[in-house]
Amino acid sequence: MTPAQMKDAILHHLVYTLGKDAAHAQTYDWRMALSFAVRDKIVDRWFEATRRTYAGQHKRVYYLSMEFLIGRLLKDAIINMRLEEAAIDALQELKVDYQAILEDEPDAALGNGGLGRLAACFMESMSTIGCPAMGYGIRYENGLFRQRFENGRQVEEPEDWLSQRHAWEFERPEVSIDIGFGGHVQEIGKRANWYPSEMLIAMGHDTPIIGWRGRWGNTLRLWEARPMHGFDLQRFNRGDYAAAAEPEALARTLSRVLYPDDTTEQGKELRLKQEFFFTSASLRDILRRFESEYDDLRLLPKKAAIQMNDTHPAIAGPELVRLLVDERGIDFEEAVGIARNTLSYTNHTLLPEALERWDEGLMGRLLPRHLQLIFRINELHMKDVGTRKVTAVDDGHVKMGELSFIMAHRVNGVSALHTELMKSTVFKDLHELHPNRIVNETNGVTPRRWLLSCNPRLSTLITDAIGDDWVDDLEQLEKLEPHIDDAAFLESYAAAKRQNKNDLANWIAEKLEVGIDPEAIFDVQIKRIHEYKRQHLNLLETIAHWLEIRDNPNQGWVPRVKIFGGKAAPGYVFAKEIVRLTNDVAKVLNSDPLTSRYLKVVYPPNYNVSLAEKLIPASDLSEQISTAGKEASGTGNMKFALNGALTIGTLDGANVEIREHVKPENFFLFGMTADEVMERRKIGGHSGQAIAADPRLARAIEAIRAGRFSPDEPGRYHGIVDNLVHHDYFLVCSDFTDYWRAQREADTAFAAPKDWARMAAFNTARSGWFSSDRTIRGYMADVWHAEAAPTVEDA
Ligand SMILES: CCc1ccc([C@H](C)CC(=O)N[C@@H]2O[C@H](CO)[C@@H](O)[C@H](O)[C@H]2O)cc1
Repeated sequence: MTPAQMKDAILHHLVYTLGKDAAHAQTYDWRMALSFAVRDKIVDRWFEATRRTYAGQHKRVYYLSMEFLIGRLLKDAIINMRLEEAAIDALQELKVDYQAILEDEPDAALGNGGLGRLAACFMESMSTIGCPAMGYGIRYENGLFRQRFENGRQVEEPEDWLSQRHAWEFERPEVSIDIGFGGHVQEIGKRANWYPSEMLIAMGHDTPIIGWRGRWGNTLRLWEARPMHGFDLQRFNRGDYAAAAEPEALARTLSRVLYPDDTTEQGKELRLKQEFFFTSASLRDILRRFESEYDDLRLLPKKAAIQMNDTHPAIAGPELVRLLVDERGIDFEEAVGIARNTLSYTNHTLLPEALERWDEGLMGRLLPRHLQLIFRINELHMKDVGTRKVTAVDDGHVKMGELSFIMAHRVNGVSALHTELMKSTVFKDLHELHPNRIVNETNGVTPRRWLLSCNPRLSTLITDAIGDDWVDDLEQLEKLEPHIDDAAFLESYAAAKRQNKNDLANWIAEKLEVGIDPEAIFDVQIKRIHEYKRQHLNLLETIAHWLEIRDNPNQGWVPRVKIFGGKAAPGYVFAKEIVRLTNDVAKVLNSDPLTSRYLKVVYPPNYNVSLAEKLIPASDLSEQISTAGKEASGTGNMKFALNGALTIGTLDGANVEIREHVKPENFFLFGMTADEVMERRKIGGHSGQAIAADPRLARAIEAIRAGRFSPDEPGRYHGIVDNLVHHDYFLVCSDFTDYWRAQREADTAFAAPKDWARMAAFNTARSGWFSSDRTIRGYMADVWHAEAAPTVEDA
C-alpha cells in the first residue's frame, strides 16, 4: 500500500465512516479513520484464512480464557501488515501526529496480569504460524480498573474502554446463544432435561487477530451479556422506570466488569456465572460449527482442541458432557471420553488461595445438572483408577483443579520448574495415577509487540546485522553472537538503549515531574503487587542503599533509578500497603539533597500493557525476585531479556530457563532455591535470625518502623514490619543479604559499560527460545495435535 493509497483510504473513512472533514477532525477521528483503513486490508486476509480452514477441514484450536490482556491494537495491526511506512508518510502529508494517534487508543485491559497477557500473545502467535484457532472470552464493558494515586494510596476508577467506539470489533447479532441458570432438573432414563429459572443471551463480538506479514488471521470472539427480554414497556408505562430497566441491567451485569483479583479466588456467585456464561456459549458455538461440517461427534477430538486457560473455564468438562448426553443422546461414559480427548488444561499457579473451589450449594443452585454430572464424572474416575483417594468433590466444595485434570487428556505447567512442582505438590496423586498426562510448555512472548513494535531502535540494529527473518523465527537472534565482539555493533547496541532511556526520562519528567538521569541504572520491577513477587524486598534494599549513601555520599556510588509499576487487587490490604510505602519512600528519597543524584524512585500509576511497552526497552535491570517456587513462570522476565535488560533474580519459574539460555555469567542470581525455601520455612524465627545477622536489613526495617517515610503517621507501616519480623512467609529477610550482594555486583558490572553492553547483547541474542511462536508450536505438537494451514502470501 503506497502512502498515497493510505492517505486516500484514511480520508475516505474520515468523511464516509466518521462523517468528519479534515478541517474539523480530532485526534480520535484520525485514529478511527486510520484504524478502518488498516482494518480494510486485514479483513480480506481474515476471510481467506477462514475459507481455507473450512476448505481444508483443518483441526481448530479453541482457546477459552476469562482474560485477554490485549492492550492497544492499531500499531500491532500496522506492524503486522507492514504498513508503518505508508501510515507515517500519509499522516505526515495530512499534518497529523502519528504518535498522538497511537497514544489516543485506550488499552483493551481485559485481564489482570500474566495469564491474560499470555492469552493475547498466544492469539497473535497462532495467527503468525497459521494455526486455525479461535479465542473465546468475555467482552467486559469495564476492563481492569484504572489506578491513580491519592497521597500515595492506590485509588481504583472504572476502565470504561468502550465509552468510545472500538474500531477492532464486529458485532455478530446472529451469534446469539441462550444461557440458563438455576431452576431444576428432570431425569429421564440416561439423560435429563434442565429447566433453568433464569435466562439471558450471549452475543458475540469478533475481533480479527492478524499475524506477521498478514499471512493468517484468526478470530477472537468475546461474549456480551444481553437480556432475553429488553426493556419492560408495561412497567415503564406504569411509571416504574427502574423496574422497567431492571432486566437489562441485571443481564448486562454478567459482562459488566472483570474481577480484579489475580491470585485469590473470591468464590463469588457472579464470578461463577461469568465462568459458565462464556464457557457454555463458547462450547455451543463450537458444536454448532462442528456439526455444520461433520455428523459424527466421535470425530470431535480430531477436529477441535479446546484449551482451558487455568480452571476459570473448568465447567467446560461437565458442560460438554451435558451437551453430548442430554442434548445429543450420547452415552455418558462415551461422552466423557470424547470430552476428555477434546479438552486440555493449563495450570498457571500453585498458590493455594488461587486454586478455585466452588461451594457445592452454590454450584447446585446455579448449575443443578452440572453438579449431578460432576458427581458422576468423579465416581467414574474413581472407578477407572480403582481408588477413591483423589476426588474432585471434597468437604462441600468442587475442586476445579482436580476436575480440570480429570476431564483433560493433557495438563501443562508453564515453566520447567513449575511443571515439576505440579507433579510433586498440588497434582502429586493425580500424576501418579496418570503419569503421562502432565507436560511442560514453557511460556513465551510475541516478538512482534515486545521487540519489533516497542523497540524500533534495537530492531533496526538487529535487522541491519542479520536480516529480518528473526521476527517470526526468533532463535535466529543467535546470529548476533559474532557481532557482539564487534565494538561498533556494541556501541550502537548501547546507544539504542541509551536513546530509549532518554525518551523515558523525558516522559517521566513530563508525566511525574521527576528528573531522572539516563546515565543511571534503570532498575525496573513491573508486575502485579503481591507478597510472593516481593516488591517489599526491593524496597528494603532501596532503603538500605539510601541509608548507606547517606553515610558516605562521596563513595562514588553508581547512580540508580528504581522504577516500580503495578496494581494491587482492591481487596488485598497488604499489597495496598506496599503501594503506599513505595510512594512514601519515593517522596523522601527523591527530595533528599544528599542522595537523590545517586538514587531516585519513580512509580508511574496505572501500569498496563502500553506502559510496559514504554518501560521495557529503556530498562537495564529486570527485577524477578519472587520466592523460589511461587512464580509459575513469569513473562515480563522474557520481555526484559529480549530487550537487553539483565535479570537480577531467583531460581524461580522461567528465570531458571532464562539463565540457562543467556548463560549464568549474564544473569545476577541470588537467593534460596525452591527446596531450600521449603527447608528454611521449617525453622522457627527464620526472619528474626536473618535480621539479627544483617545490620543493613535491621536498619532498613527500623527506618520503616520508626516512620521515617511517614513522619505524619509513624505507625503507618507497623503491619508490614510485624509481618516481616514475625511471619515473613515469603522469606524476604532470609534472602535479603544475598540480594544485596547481587545488587552490588550489578553496580560493579554497570560501571564497566562495554562489559555490560556485551552481557545485555548476549541476553538479546539468547532469548529467541522465549518466543510465544515456539511455545505455540509446542502446544500444537504435544497437546492439540494440530497442524498449521497453508497461509496467505505476504502482505
Ligand atoms: C480466581 C482468581 C485468579 C485469577 C487469575 C489467576 C491467574 C492464574 C494468575 C496469573 O496470572 N498467573 C500467572 O500466569 C502467568 C502466565 O502463565 C505466569 O507467567 C505467572 O507466573 C503466573 O503468576 C489466578 C487466580
